[in-house]
Amino acid sequence: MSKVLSTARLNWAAPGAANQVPGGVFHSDLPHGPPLSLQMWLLPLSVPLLGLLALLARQRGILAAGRGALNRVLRWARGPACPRRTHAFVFSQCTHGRADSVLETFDLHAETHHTLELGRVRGVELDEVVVRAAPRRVLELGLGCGYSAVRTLRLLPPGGRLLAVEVDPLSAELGEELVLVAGFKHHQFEVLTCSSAEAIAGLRRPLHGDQGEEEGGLDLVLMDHDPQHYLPDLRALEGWGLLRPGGCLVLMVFRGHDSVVRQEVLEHVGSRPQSYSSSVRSGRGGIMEVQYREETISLMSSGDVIG
Ligand SMILES: C[S@@+](CC[C@H](N)C(=O)[O-])C[C@H]1O[C@@H](n2cnc3c(N)ncnc32)[C@H](O)[C@@H]1O
Repeated sequence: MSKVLSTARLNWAAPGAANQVPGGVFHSDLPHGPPLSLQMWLLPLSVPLLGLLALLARQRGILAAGRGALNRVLRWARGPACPRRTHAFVFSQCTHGRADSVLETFDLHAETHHTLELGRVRGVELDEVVVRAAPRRVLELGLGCGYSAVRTLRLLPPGGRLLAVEVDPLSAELGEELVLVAGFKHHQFEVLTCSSAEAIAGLRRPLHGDQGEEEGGLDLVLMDHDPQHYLPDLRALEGWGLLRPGGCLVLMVFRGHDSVVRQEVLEHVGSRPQSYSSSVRSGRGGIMEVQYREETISLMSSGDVIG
């Protein structure tokens, strides 16, 4: 047996001159590979091995399906989303000072609880936009417990700032604390506890200065608050001249039941070709991306091009 194996080794190492199998048959035109004798050993072994692998894969699939079903039951049993519970879980389970650990802990919590956060799939879409746009001034409407704020902050370029707006005082407090837990400082972000409409009206002065001169405007706006406010807030941002004229991305998070709002936004944007780009893409997570640029034409949502 060991002799056969050593011949096999020799055959692989030096095809050609050494291609003489023990029986003395010269087979230089055969494809290189294990000799026939070895294949005869491997063949019967491979059948049970493949069977075992298939069984393991099936068991893993069954286990994953079982875990998924159990998580759904747990989510149902635990009832609606609760910012206080989310905050307590993330605060106690994550590694403080590490943004990635904070995000992973949010995601872990979301496996077994209903939550309001953007979540992993939409989060990856958001990451992609933030990296692409490298925004210096970001406005987030709907801080919640701070998941999307942490995702955004960790990818901002040096000097980038996030202004997060949250109408619910408890969520504003809890969200701000988790952003701090993730390691961000107040020179990088600020939380405004008020409605989006109030925040937008109040933003005019800081962005334009006392004389009303242009100081840049917003590079990115993330709307993840109340979809009924998306269009009024977009109009207000336009009206106050808060979107950077050279280009501002407006992301609107849709969670599957806002088709009327989505259509209204599309109509508004489509009616202003001088201010918005014209193509629309829709991502898996349902984040619509509107591109504002004065005197140009284009509108997008991340993912497939719709038109
Ligand atoms: C879906 S949650 C935000 C989740 C957050 N973006 C995240 O990923 O963690 C929506 C939040 O928007 C807030 N909200 C709803 N309407 C608002 C408004 N008009 N202005 C400001 N915040 C609002 C709600 O209180 C809630 O905390």
